[in-house]
Amino acid sequence: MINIDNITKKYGRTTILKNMSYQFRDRGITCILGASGCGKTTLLNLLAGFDTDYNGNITVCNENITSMSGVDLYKYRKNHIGFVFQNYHLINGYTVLENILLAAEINGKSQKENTQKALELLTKLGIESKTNDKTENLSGGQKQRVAIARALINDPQILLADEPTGALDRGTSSQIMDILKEIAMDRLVIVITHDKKICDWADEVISIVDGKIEVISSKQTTAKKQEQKDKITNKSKVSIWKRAVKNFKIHILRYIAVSLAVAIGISSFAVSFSSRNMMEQSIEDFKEKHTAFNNGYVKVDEKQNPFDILSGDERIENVYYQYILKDISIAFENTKVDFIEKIPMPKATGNMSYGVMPRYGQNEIAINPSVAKKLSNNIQTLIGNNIVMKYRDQNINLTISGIYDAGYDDFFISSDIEQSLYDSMEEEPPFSISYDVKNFSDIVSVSNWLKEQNIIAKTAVEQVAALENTFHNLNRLFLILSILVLAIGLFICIVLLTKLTNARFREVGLLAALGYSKGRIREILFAENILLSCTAIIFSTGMLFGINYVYSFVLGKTMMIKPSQVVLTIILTFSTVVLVSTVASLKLIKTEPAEALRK
Ligand SMILES: Nc1ncnc2c1ncn2[C@@H]1O[C@H](COP(=O)(O)OP(=O)(O)OP(=O)(O)O)[C@@H](O)[C@H]1O
Repeated sequence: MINIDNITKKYGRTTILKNMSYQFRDRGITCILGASGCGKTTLLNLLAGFDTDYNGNITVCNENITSMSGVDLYKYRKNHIGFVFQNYHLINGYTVLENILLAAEINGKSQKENTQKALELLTKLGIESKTNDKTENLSGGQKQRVAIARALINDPQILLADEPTGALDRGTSSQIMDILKEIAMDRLVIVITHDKKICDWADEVISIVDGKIEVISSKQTTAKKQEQKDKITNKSKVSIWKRAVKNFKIHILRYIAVSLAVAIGISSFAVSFSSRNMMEQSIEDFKEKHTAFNNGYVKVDEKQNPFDILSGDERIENVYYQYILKDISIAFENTKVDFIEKIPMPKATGNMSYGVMPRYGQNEIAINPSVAKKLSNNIQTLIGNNIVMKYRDQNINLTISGIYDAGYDDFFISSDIEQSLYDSMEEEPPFSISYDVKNFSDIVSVSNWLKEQNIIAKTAVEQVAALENTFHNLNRLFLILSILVLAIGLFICIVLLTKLTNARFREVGLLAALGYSKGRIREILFAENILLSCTAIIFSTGMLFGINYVYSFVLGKTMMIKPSQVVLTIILTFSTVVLVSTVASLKLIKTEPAEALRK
């Protein structure tokens, strides 16, 4: 059944098996003895197709497994091999039945058929009462019986057992060997052992000496003739998601830790977004309150008349000369206030008591308290009311937009209305120049540029600069902090995932040893990674809600996150976790079962 021909196996420069050749019998128990480290497990791994890195040829049931591709090797393991590991390799968190069905899921039979077969095997092995117990709660002997049941569930022609009694007492060892003896009636059972007593059950005893096989004893077997077995179909009934959810539950604590680490990192980023939005909102509030925030005012005299300089700069708009207006009046209901002379004044530095400065295109007027008092006893109620401004032959309707601090009778009007008043005054000497800076972010640079040219302008640049500075500093601080927290979160996530990956080597090695293909294992791991990403998103969202609650509790306002930033946060969380966990899983999938099971 198994023919090994001129096998040489090396680990690095050390040769373990040297030009080894042997023909195994078709059925019965073959015991392999040999000094520790002589290569017994190595040989078993080669026979099982767990390790493909060797010279020579191995033929099993007339098929040369040495020349098999990866896919055919998985099929070979599924169809021909049952493996019993010395340390059982049962999956903790799975019940006895689930551990056995794990091997059966890939045989294409129905769950009902497989369950029935598993129960029969458990009865035969005397542990049917443990069917629904978690395997971590079983004794060594019981675990080994479960491992044997799992190895037999697909009815393999060859059972390979690596020290199946190594961890058991004499009585339990005898029971296990009795079971193996019965199993060996119609198949080949190869047993590695250090215990010569175990050889009492053997039909053949061989030993590995200097990398070669020496036959110690060989009996004529009186075994039953091997029956023709059903070939396992290629159709697999593995439910990827069921398996992924099961594994996810088993590793739930680690996954929660990973999700928490990711959530902390991602939340810090979202807080950074929110802080940025809050600061942007503060600037908008400032602009709303200080409607003349972008206005500049330059007095014109013999020393300075920068009209052409201001008009020629792209950052500046709405540049016009201002003139002294004579004999102008405003009237509200039956009250009139006359101004013999209205001198243009800087608009941006006016402090508002109520309302806002007049806005371009809005036909508005802002007055000072002494004018307001002349118009009404209750000055606040004036805001929003209409007044009529009379200048030369014009009557202009204006709405009172605000009241600003000034110690003398004065007013400001919307700059478009103001310009229309100056229409026929071009011949007169200008008093000052008014201009607007187009963008908030250019106010400081325009002011500095004018200073460099010794042009003295009155603007709200100090307030704007203070706001911008706070904005930039806080922004930078939040960004640095969030990058730091994100980096720490990611680092913890990578460490935890790497640890989890190491813990999973044996599980993945086991699946490969049971005959699961690489593609199938990759799908299971990917499904688990998706579940992990979803958990991380749930945790991140939960944490954001928590932070939002703290914000509203401490600051009295909620976090400001735009829908696009929420979507970005979710995409970032999802892709971070999928990427990190997939990279961590890559090594797992690549590792040969023999190597993975050694970890
Ligand atoms: N993946 C590996 N990389 C390097 N060396 C290895 C590897 N696997 C096994 N070896 C070495 O190859 C030799 C044979 O190992 P093997 O496990 O086959 O021995 P064994 O006869 O089964 O030993 P024991 O009876 O102690 O289990 C040992 O020296 C071991 O350290």
